[in-house]
Amino acid sequence: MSEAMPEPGKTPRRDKITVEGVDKTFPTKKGEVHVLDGVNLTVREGEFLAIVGPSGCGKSTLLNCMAGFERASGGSIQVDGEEVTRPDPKRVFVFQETGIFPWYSVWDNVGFGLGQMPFEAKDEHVMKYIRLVGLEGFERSFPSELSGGMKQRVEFARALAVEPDVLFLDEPFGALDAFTRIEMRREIVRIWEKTGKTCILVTHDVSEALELADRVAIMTRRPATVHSVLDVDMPRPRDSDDPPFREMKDLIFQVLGVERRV
Ligand SMILES: Nc1ncnc2c1ncn2[C@@H]1O[C@H](COP(=O)(O)OP(=O)(O)OP(=O)(O)O)[C@@H](O)[C@H]1O
Repeated sequence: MSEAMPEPGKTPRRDKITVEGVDKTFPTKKGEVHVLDGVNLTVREGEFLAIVGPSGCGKSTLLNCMAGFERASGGSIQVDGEEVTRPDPKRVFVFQETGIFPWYSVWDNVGFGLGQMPFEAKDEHVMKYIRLVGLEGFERSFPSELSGGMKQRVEFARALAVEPDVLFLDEPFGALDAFTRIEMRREIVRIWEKTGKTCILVTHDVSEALELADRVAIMTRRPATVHSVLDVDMPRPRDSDDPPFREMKDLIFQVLGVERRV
């Protein structure tokens, strides 16, 4: 019997990334900094996983190890059953808006990672992603002519245009004002539902994690491990005032050892 396809937006089953017993230490002038301590985590194909944890616990380090930008000091990280040893174009980072080139137009920014292609094919491809992020009509604009949210959309289009399997989102909304951040959270859910990419978000904002993710991994203080992974079984769009949302938020803060201020 063939395996049933997951419904869009529902947590699928196949494991995409497995992190097993990962340690990471950094050598510094004052000695070694032990950042990750036996981290275990599984990311499923097509899911939206958020990682939260105390400041400086090693969230970005874990993401960098999964992406292949850092080598783990011990343990194993596999993507599709293959050990991660280096970065791969199938796994891309979405940074804050600052990741885009100010001297390139929107079109050139989105097409940057595509290399040599016949112009018509490239234009069709670039425009597909410019439309996906809602920037049609701004393809000839330069970043200085765009709002913060629009620049963030360019960043998403640039990342998606290389058609990766996995998107790593490291505090991607950090540079945005509060209103734009709300708008862009809705946008990323729409884009994720449309593209079905595996998304891994690092954020220190517990509400953001609960609003976006299928599951939330909670890390401990450094040297960090994954304390627990919570299923966020609430339909989208999610309302932070709903009792189940508030309960999950309280639970995460309890795990993080922080009293929530109301
Ligand atoms: N290349 C490096 N060399 C030495 N120490 C490093 C390096 N990269 C990270 N660290 C240290 O590892 C620890 C974890 O950093 P990391 O940025 O992964 O944490 P984080 O949880 O993402 O932090 P934040 O919540 O502040 O964004 C920090 O103490 C940091 O100083």
